[in-house]
Amino acid sequence: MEHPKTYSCTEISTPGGDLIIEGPVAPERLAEYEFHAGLTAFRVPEKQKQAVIGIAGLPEGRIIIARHGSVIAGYVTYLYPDPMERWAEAQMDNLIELGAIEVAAPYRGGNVAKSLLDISFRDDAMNDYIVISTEYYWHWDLENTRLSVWEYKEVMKKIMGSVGMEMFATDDPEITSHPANMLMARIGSRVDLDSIEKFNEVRFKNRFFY
Ligand SMILES: CC(=O)SCCNC(=O)CCNC(=O)[C@H](O)C(C)(C)COP(=O)(O)OP(=O)(O)OC[C@H]1O[C@@H](n2cnc3c(N)ncnc32)[C@H](O)[C@@H]1OP(=O)(O)O
Repeated sequence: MEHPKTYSCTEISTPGGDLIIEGPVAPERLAEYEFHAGLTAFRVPEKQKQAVIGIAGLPEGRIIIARHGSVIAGYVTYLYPDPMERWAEAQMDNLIELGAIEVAAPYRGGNVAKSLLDISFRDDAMNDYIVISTEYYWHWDLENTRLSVWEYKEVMKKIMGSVGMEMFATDDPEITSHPANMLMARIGSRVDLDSIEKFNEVRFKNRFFY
């Protein structure tokens, strides 16, 4: 499968200042920028920057960033699921995962997350994919937001829902290990029925029990 990537950008005002929301961004450009010190949800900022550069260089990888000058204040990643996860087992070349979305605290509450998703899905090529997102509450910033897991879950549903991602049922043990965890997905308008069927099969491995 080809993975054409079409760049888009926009500018928004946030509590922390004006930001450019843009992408997909090439690895060489990402290397020139600095990761904001507040981007710590998944890894320490420098490590996450290297991971993001790696993803941008993958054929299917996409990185959309929120940038204040040369500082990356937020980002979202898309790539094939980890081979260790069940989502990779179906070996679907049109299934990609929104792996991480993060906005540094000073820029939160200014529609940055929603804008990152908006720019992502402005690329019509996204309609060729099933885009999944596995939401685990242990990645959420419960401490700083002071939200309960249930409130945070609603926020994530709202953010992901802004681009048509919906909750899908699954028997994946990591997701079912806590009721706040969830699988969300968006099935692009050009995804064929066979792929949808495969996705349905991979969501339930113990269908006998359902
Ligand atoms: C697959 C994964 O990556 S799961 C992990 C998700 N990432 C994290 O939890 C990392 C830490 N958290 C963050 O980086 C940020 O808080 C994010 C990404 C969750 C949200 O980023 P923001 O830029 O603040 O979100 P944004 O401003 O676009 O908000 C979208 C909506 O959610 C609401 N919202 C966002 N944060 C909050 C909050 N703390 N409390 C209440 N509502 C909130 C907004 O009010 C807005 O609602 P509206 O559409 O009705 O106006």
